[in-house]
Amino acid sequence: MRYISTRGQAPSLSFEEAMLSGLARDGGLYVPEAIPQMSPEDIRALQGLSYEETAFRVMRPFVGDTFDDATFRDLIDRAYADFGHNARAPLKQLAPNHFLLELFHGPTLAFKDFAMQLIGQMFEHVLTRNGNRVTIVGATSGDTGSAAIEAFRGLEAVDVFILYPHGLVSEVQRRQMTTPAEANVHALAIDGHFDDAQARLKDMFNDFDFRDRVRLAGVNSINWARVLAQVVYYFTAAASLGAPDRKVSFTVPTGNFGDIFAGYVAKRMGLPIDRLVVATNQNDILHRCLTSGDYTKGEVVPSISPSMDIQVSSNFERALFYAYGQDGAAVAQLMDELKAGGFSVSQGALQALREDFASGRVSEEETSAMIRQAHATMGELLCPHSAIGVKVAEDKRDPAVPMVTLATAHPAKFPDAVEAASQIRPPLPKRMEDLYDRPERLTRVANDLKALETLIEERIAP
Ligand SMILES: Cc1ncc(COP(=O)(O)O)c(C=O)c1O
Ligand SMILES: N[C@@H](CCOP(=O)(O)O)C(=O)O
Repeated sequence: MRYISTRGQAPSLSFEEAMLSGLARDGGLYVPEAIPQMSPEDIRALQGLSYEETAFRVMRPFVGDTFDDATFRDLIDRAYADFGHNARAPLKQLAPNHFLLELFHGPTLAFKDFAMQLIGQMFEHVLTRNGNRVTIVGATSGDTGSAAIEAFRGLEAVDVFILYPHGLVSEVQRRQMTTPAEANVHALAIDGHFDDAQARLKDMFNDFDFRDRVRLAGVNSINWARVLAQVVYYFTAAASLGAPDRKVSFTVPTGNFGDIFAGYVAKRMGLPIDRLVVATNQNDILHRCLTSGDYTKGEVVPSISPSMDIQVSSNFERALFYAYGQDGAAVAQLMDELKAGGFSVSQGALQALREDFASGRVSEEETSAMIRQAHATMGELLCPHSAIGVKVAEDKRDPAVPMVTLATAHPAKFPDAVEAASQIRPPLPKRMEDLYDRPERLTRVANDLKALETLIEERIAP
């Protein structure tokens, strides 16, 4: 299995190389040269299996010879051992033919743990085998950062630097990033939005001298391994609802387009997915684009669903690559136009996108109302991101097709917004109930590439 860049100019890589390198050297994102297929029999055989066994069967064809089967199984088992639910990703019925996929039972209470816990295991295994060390730099609007820190804290072969927008993440998210005491963890509060943090991260990858000097690695969904691990729960959910003999739709609270792109990969592998519905908050570039074809950057407006306050959606590039018939030059041209402010998707590509994706946008008031309503009528206390998903799903779904909405975070990560909407303050789970008492450690940084690179090089363990 080889991985190629969405911009067509970087050399193809193995799974291990793609996982360790992050962004392709032409600025693009890695995707598999060909997407492995699962037959209806393969999918039917998943019914009733454990999450771990499904994960092995779904991901195995993508990893090539990076791991032998026994090692890969072992890494998967370790990754999910600490999850707080035996099913790992349990499915709950909200209404007739509407289900909630709870993705918040991992150690940091968000869906990011599904991929990050596994990537932590895979990095540790590969770096120990190769005797290398790496510098991980990540950009976060709150959840990727806490999940990455949890997965990599204390690892000998890794320094982990997380850039988060100062003042724009929830207090729980910030404390999850700033309270770990391990010396290899560095929480950096940048002046700017998530888009600024992600742009500086990509600038670091494109500064080849710096990238090679520090052995830069990425664990955002830039990294193919992140997307891959997220493909699994589409299979577990659909199989438990009757796939391959019944089609299922998914609604996904969306920002950087990594989670929903994983659903698209599942569909291309053969999972019978009817619609993949993008649910956005007021930062709605994806909804605007899928509605009109116009992908013009707007100003980020902070919301009560801060993890989705994103206007440059990194993985949309991967969707465009397929919508443009895997034409790397066309994607590179669009990304050049994006630097100048935006682009228009061609009619053909827009039609291709609409064959798989629908979308909806939810305002701040509607988000709060949905939190309230879901609690009152469905008995479910939702985080604001999940509430956006449920609202769009309820508005858009075909009652004849089972709809699965992804619950991407635990309500206790956003207690202020949840309490303001529902009058209920969700408590933190027991294992992190002293989070507010732990000392914090963070560094304020300017939104400046050179300043960031200097700080990172100074901090890296000799
Ligand atoms: C809680 C939550 N919901 C939804 C999203 C959006 O997911 P994605 O960026 O994969 O589109 C994020 C951020 O990634 C998140 O942290
Ligand atoms: N919402 C994310 C933003 C980064 O997304 P990623 O999937 O590319 O890591 C966050 O919580 O940080």
